[in-house]
Amino acid sequence: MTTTPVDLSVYLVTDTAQCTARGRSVAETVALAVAGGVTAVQIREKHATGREFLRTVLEVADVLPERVTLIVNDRVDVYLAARSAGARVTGVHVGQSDLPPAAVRDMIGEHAVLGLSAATPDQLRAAAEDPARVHHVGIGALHATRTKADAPAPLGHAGFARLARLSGLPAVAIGGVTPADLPFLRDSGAAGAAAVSGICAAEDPRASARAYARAWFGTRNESLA
Ligand SMILES: Cc1ncc(COP(=O)(O)OP(=O)(O)O)c(N)n1
Ligand SMILES: Cc1nc(C(=O)O)sc1CCOP(=O)(O)O
Ligand SMILES: [Mg+2]
Repeated sequence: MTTTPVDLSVYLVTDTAQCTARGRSVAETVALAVAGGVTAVQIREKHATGREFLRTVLEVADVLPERVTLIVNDRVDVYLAARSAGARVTGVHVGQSDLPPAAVRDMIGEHAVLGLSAATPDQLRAAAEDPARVHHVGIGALHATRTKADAPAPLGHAGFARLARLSGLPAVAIGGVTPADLPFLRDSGAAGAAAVSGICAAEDPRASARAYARAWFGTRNESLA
């Protein structure tokens, strides 16, 4: 089991092209988003070389406070290289077409966080029963998204709630998620809400992250008021 506390409530998944289009690096975007209240960050690089991917993970790890979870998308080798370089990286997120959870668990060890995408009842059941000890599932797409061309069909609120109820694991919603979705997601038992364009493509990532954090936590967290 992981020894690190993991708070997935307000989960930023990065996109280099969207950050660059706003004139910011991924690390600059993440630093602003963390100041706004994100609790978890996943580095997702679909076009970078391994070297570029690793550099981004190390840059982000440098600006992250310890309380914020850092996850690497897809690339177990990049996760391992970042750990070897001394970076505080929490785990890996893989999907149904990536390496199977058991292979990932063998490589990342028993303490790392392992997230898995699941979009059907069968996939959720398999995730919960997997001896690789999947830590949480990413369920999507909540709504249509332009960020991921091959995202599963939109579930809508009712579809997400049905799958989240079936899931024996903490569930994070992803795909077209805006702050307006968060009260519903929280009330339907989600462990968190993940956003890419809502933060990376925002004019002000800090203000945008704050809007997500306020929508999730309300104003009971005074630092968000
Ligand atoms: C939190 C979270 N949920 C789902 C995904 C999608 O993962 P995957 O299906 O492997 O697709 P890619 O992100 O690799 O394109 C995710 N990344 N994060
Ligand atoms: C990375 C990813 N996974 C999805 C899934 O449904 O599994 S949707 C998605 C992209 C979400 O981007 P945005 O917040 O900009 O809509
Ligand atoms: Mg993947």
